[in-house]
Amino acid sequence: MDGKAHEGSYWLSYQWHQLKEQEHATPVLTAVVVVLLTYVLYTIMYSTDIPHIKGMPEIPGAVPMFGHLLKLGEDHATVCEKWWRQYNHSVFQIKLGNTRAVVVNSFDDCKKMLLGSQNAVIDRPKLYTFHGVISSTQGFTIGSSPWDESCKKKRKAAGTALGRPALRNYYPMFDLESYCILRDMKKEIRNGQIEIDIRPYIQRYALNTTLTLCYGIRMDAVYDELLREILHVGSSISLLRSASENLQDYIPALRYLPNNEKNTRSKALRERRDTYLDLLLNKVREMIKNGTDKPCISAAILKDQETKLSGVEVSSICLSLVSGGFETIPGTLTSCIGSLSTEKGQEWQDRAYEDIKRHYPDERDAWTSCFKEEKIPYINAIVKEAGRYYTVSSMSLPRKTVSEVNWNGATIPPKTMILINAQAGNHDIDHFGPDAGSFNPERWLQTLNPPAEAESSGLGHLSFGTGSRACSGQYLASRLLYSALVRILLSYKIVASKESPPNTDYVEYNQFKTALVAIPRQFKVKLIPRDSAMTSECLDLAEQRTREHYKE
Ligand code: HEM
Repeated sequence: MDGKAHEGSYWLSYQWHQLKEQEHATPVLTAVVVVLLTYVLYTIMYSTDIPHIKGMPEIPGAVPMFGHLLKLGEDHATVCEKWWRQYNHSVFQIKLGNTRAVVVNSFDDCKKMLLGSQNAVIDRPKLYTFHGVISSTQGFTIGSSPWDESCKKKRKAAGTALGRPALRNYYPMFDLESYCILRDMKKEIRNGQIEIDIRPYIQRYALNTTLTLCYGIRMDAVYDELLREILHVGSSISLLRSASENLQDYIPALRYLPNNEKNTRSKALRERRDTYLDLLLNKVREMIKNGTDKPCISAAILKDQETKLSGVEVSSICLSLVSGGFETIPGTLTSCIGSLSTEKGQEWQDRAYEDIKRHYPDERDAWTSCFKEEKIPYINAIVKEAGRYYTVSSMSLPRKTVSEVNWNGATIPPKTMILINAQAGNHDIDHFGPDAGSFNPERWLQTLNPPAEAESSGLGHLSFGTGSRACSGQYLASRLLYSALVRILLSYKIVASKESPPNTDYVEYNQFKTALVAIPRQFKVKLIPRDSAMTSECLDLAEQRTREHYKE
């Protein structure tokens, strides 16, 4: 054989070997690709951040990718309340897309989880849309901040500004803001002839209170442009915070869909919110420069060079206070007035009126005491029942475990989402009795004649949460509800409109089930003056007091 022929045969044998090797390699490669694809697909479809928690019941019927999200629909609190009774487990696990969550329903279990394990459930989960997109500029609100050093400082600052001892600093503000509700209602009702929607007055009441606390700024007109912008943007953001509205938080694949409408909307709202928050803070800076600033949280921090809080933390505190109250207070108070305006409610109003008169025979004293002390049992009972029955934050604010929680033998691992179904716990017949599903202020009274409050056994209801991350604004909230109720009930008999009556069902009163905080359906009431001359005198006196205080 010559050399060329030898070379040729070698080359042929080499190619032959290569082909044989490729033949072997192809199935291996294919197998690897298949395994990888299966893994990715399985991860997308079934895996969760936390594996199945052994020993804790799981609701059947989870589907790939969505878990229980589709079954939960728009109204998570009501569906979970039904699952609790259907499967006879008050605490169970579910899958929100790729997130495993433990849902707690009965009153006793909610209390046990929030108080008994308060150190373990001190954290809050981070959510893609709210934390990643909306909050990227002004920082997280306290209620959505994970538990860290910064959150601790912010919670402490808010606690000081909103704690019981601080309330005395706000008396003139309570006086002014509740006076404005009555002043403007009186103008609009034309001596009881015209039926009105009371919510806008209460929205201004709540928002002006927190704006004054944070920035020393208020708006006098109910339909002020900036006031309505803050309310509108805040409500739209609250809609973007619930699980039912935000599938992309739990199904990451959805984030990468082209033309992500959720992200576009979130960014637009973030910009609108940044605009008014910057405007408010710049106004305070300007007032400080001109020496005209009013005592408020942001001025105190801006002036104090020694402060340990950063700019973002100051914005976050103000944002928390503004967003903490502007929907919760109107949601609770408006719905409560709806219940009081019904036929049955007329009796409660009359007894409340009698009780106010019993404590303050002179109406003018009731007007000047209602923002300083909460000592009328019947009004306290109405405030508590309004908070319980209309659980405006039905699923509370989500918590996250920082350490293991042993729950009846099952171990809930760290980093698990805990959902407190406050609506279910607040209507638990095993705790509140067979009429838990009815609005009845008198459940909080030990005797009716005269009204005396029942002994408190600690936590009354779940609407403010409890334990390590309980609502920082609950004392302020109660005082606001109390003062407004005293003044309104003293001045008017409230009667539901026949054409536009309130919906007083504890689920159906809310027109947006997907929002983090309930927005009551619109309704109207007739306000029939009790003693017009006395109301006018109290209004005049309140106007004089506030003019003197604010030196107008
Ligand atoms: C009727 C009125 C209100 C209701 C029903 C309400 C409800 C709640 C709930 C359910 C929580 C979560 C509690 C938990 O996780 O255990 C919370 C937290 C919070 N609330 Fe309220 N709230 C109200 C009024 C206010 C007001 C007026 C403010 C401030 C001016 C406020 C500020 C806060 C803050 C700062 C937190 C976060 C606490 C934390 O995470 O450490 N709230 N609120």
